[in-house]
Amino acid sequence: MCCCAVPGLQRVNKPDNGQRQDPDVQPVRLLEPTVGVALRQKVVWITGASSGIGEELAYQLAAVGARLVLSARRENELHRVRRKCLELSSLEEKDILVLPLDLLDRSTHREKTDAVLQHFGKIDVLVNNGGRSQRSLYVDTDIDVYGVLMELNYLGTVSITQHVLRHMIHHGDGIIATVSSIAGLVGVPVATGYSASKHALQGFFKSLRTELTDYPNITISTICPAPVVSQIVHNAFTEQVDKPMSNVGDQSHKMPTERCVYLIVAGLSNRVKEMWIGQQPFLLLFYLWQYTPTLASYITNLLGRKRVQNLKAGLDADTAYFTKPKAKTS
Ligand SMILES: NC(=O)c1ccc[n+]([C@@H]2O[C@H](COP(=O)([O-])OP(=O)(O)OC[C@H]3O[C@@H](n4cnc5c(N)ncnc54)[C@H](O)[C@@H]3O)[C@@H](O)[C@H]2O)c1
Repeated sequence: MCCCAVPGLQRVNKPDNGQRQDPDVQPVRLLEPTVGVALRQKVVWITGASSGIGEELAYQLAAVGARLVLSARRENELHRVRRKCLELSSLEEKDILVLPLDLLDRSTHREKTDAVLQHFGKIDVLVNNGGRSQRSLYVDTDIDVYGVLMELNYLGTVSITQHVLRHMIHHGDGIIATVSSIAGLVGVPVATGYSASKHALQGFFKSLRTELTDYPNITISTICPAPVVSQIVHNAFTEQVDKPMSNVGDQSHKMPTERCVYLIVAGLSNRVKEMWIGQQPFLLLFYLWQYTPTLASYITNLLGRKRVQNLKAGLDADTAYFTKPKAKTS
């Protein structure tokens, strides 16, 4: 069973069909007709739309009839995603804008926002999804990696949000949704800088939500997924800013991207303020951290020790949580 939950607010639950997903084959699953109806005809700007969660979000939102702005750095990948959106929906060419964007290049964020407004005349939903993770031990990691993680995941998001929020305040309506992480709520070893950047986002948006109490129709939503199939491990930072990952393992034990995005769309449609999305045992961990932090700390340490052991054995930190890690052969 996996679910999306908001403590004390709302709960969307659906049995997991138990299927595992090949990370290279990502079939598009259309939503049930009622899920996402509230987003039909809305203008939704997705950052990080060229792969993983953002790409799948584009497909599922297109299927429910949302008009889309697709942003990431690689324009050709965005056009690929756009073509597929057009194939599986009744959207027309003018309904999907490809808008290349580098979250690190904050000087362009105002003009990018203006470009969306020029094309669609409004922005109903911003999904701050673009970001990168980290796989390295703190003691071995160049401090510049910590800088770029904050610049990208935190400041890039805060920057885009400011431009879009000014527009939403003017109209008195909108949703700013940010893909944070379980790592925004729980400490995650070998991803200390990533976890810090997601904790920063949690603190920022919690504060902003309260700052906006005079605007009840503007929803600040934070989305906290546990491990999900995507390119996130391939693209993770390591000990040095330019050193690529060399030990990416099988990702198929993680939550299927479609399932995670289905729950995100359901949450967005219902303006859910915080979504906890994960397979067990991660889903349980969210609740334990909320209600029994001492027990949660004990379990987190067990999982955390395994991550450190995996990394030191030359394995993907996420693999083999519950079995003995096999040493790398090559
Ligand atoms: N996959 C998971 O297990 C998981 C779990 C929790 C949270 N998340 C979060 O989900 C979000 C999406 O990640 P994903 O898992 O789909 O990974 P992904 O690597 O497949 O996708 C990340 C997206 O962000 C984009 N991006 C990276 N740097 C960028 C930059 N400088 N400017 C603009 N775009 C940039 C990439 O091009 C890509 O489109 C991230 O914020 C990530 O932290 C992922």
